[in-house]
Amino acid sequence: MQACATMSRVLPTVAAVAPVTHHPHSVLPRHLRLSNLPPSLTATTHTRTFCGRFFSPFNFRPVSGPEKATAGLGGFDVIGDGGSMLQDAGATALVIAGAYTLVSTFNFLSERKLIEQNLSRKLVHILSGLLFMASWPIFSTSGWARYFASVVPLTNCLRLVIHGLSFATDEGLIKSVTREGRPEELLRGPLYYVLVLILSAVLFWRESPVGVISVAIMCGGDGIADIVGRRFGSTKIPYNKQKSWAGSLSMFVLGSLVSIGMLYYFSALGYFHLDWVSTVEKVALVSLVATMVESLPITGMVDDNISVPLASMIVASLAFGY
Ligand SMILES: Nc1ccn([C@@H]2O[C@H](COP(=O)(O)OP(=O)(O)OP(=O)(O)O)[C@@H](O)[C@H]2O)c(=O)n1
Ligand SMILES: C/C(=C\CO)CCC[C@H](C)CCC[C@H](C)CCCC(C)C
Repeated sequence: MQACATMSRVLPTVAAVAPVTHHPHSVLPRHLRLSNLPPSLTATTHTRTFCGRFFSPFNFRPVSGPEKATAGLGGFDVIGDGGSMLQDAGATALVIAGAYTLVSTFNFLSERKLIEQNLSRKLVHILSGLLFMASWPIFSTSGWARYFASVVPLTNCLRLVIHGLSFATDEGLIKSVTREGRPEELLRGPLYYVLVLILSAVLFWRESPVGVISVAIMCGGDGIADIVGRRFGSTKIPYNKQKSWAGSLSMFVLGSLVSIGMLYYFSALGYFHLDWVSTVEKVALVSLVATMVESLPITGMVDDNISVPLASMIVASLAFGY
């Protein structure tokens, strides 16, 4: 307790900002449930502790003492489970509304020729996943929060399937997210995209840099490659004349920068603390491999929205020890 007292006295904010979510069916003894993260992510000795006063960036009240830290479903005591369920339900509804608003906004802009249709689609590609990830901190620290959050891409998955199979028609959606305006296009790139978001939220959530990096590279990296490549990609890649050095270079750079930016965002909110020198090196490696995979002439067999995040998840899992 002395260490905890010291920690909370010296670093009351830092000592309290590391929200954890232990898995509801954890078989670990109680005292080990306070952290889901491997030591490599808590390398710096004075940044993480699970004692002293606990706060979550968006929870309603602090709790104190390690005995409280595993109360409820999450790593923190919330105002009863009803409080976190209400918070998560509200957050889910808000983000679903945000998704609908984003797609409708870009449809409005492209319909009025205020923005070129393909650029509109790419901006939806870039912004949807990044804004979805950015919304994760408004969900509670309950063990169910990740599943509530995954309802957002799941809702859009159903929307894409319904309109992709032409059970209903949503011209705005089709124009906003398809290349040629055909409903069946919704069942490929866009559908794989939202499935990746579901996987990242459920498998990795706010606890691991792997999901954050994979979504950041799929959205920021792959998205910018198209925008830059179409405009400046005169020098084509020798083994794939459909892709260019400019597109691939922009994917590597922006994929790395957006990943680091999103990791900083979650670190600043206390979700994990990273050794930044090694993290930048690992992110660059992940982005390089993802860029190389994206440049391969395999789009006809495997969509970029599958190959890029899958390659990122594999390399990031190996690099970060997950
Ligand atoms: N490394 C890259 C990636 C893309 N592009 C340019 O962007 C266009 C579209 O890229 P592509 O990866 O095929 O688009 P998708 O990711 O498949 O997206 P969508 O199918 O939604 O267009 C390519 O034809 C090319 O002009 C490029 O020059 N270099
Ligand atoms: C054009 C796209 C992929 C093809 O490469 C992106 C499709 C986007 C989906 C139609 C909508 C996805 C919405 C997100 C799951 C949630 C975004 C929430 C945020 C607050 C805007």
